[in-house]
Amino acid sequence: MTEQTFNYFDLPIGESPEPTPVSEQRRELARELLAISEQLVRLDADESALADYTAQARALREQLESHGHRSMRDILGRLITGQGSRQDALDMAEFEILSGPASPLSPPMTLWLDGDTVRGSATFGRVFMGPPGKVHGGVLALALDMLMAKTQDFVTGLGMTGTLNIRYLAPTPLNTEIRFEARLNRLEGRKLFVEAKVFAGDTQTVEATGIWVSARGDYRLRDRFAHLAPADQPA
Ligand SMILES: CCCCCCCC/C=C\CCCCCCCC(=O)SCCNC(=O)CCNC(=O)[C@H](O)C(C)(C)COP(=O)(O)OP(=O)(O)OC[C@H]1O[C@@H](n2cnc3c(N)ncnc32)[C@H](O)[C@@H]1OP(=O)(O)O
Repeated sequence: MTEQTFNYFDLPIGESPEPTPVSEQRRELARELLAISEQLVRLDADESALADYTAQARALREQLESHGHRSMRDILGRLITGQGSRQDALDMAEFEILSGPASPLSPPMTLWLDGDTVRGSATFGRVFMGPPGKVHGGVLALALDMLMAKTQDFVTGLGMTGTLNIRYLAPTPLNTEIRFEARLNRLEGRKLFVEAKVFAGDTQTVEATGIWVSARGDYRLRDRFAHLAPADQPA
């Protein structure tokens, strides 16, 4: 059986392929590291206990440093020519801030397509705090950026965030499941217009609009999303 290969431009945004054994373990390590960060916030430990933990953390860091890193340039080179391995695709996808399951900066936040809607879910712990007991507004902006970028799964083309407008309607609580949804509004040449909402329970806490700009060429709807007729191409 030939190994499945992966193409950079066909990777779903904010989702990862099935983990390899290496990836399973990286994810577990990331979860432990985030859990450690959670413990550090206002930890009620004395100076000598903290000095001991610092020495243990330093020893772990030094062990990790002895391994080196896989080359981003080589991984991207293989993926761009459609020759990426599953591990290459995982190396690209699973360290994304907030949404990458192997990122220690991920609560984790999960992203998925539900028909014509991009959905997301995350529970933010105390490391993500802004106002007391509430999620930092900048973290929500980041979460929205990850979420809204995924509307590019509906189209051909890939680009960066051009504009992100955010209106905070109500504080968003920590340690509560937060739900996100985004929709494609319209396409206009190289620009993708997107809108999004954030909910805590039944309360909408944030609304956002954004524009993504394709790196090269106009955005086009993929065949299976042709019904999302863009304003500049009347059906
Ligand atoms: C060969 C190998 C390739 C491999 C890689 C492939 C590409 C991969 C690309 C992406 C992958 C995703 C990576 C993850 C990203 C995570 C999310 C982020 O953190 S993104 C970082 C934050 N965002 C920035 O740093 C953007 C900085 N800005 C720029 O780089 C430029 O301004 C850019 C690319 C956005 C536009 O520059 P222009 O020179 O390409 O295009 P112009 O001609 O200026 O504009 C084209 C159209 O877009 C509008 N436009 C330009 N900038 C806009 C903006 N900021 N907001 C809204 N519209 C904008 C213009 O008005 C124009 O519209 P009209 O055609 O006239 O209707």
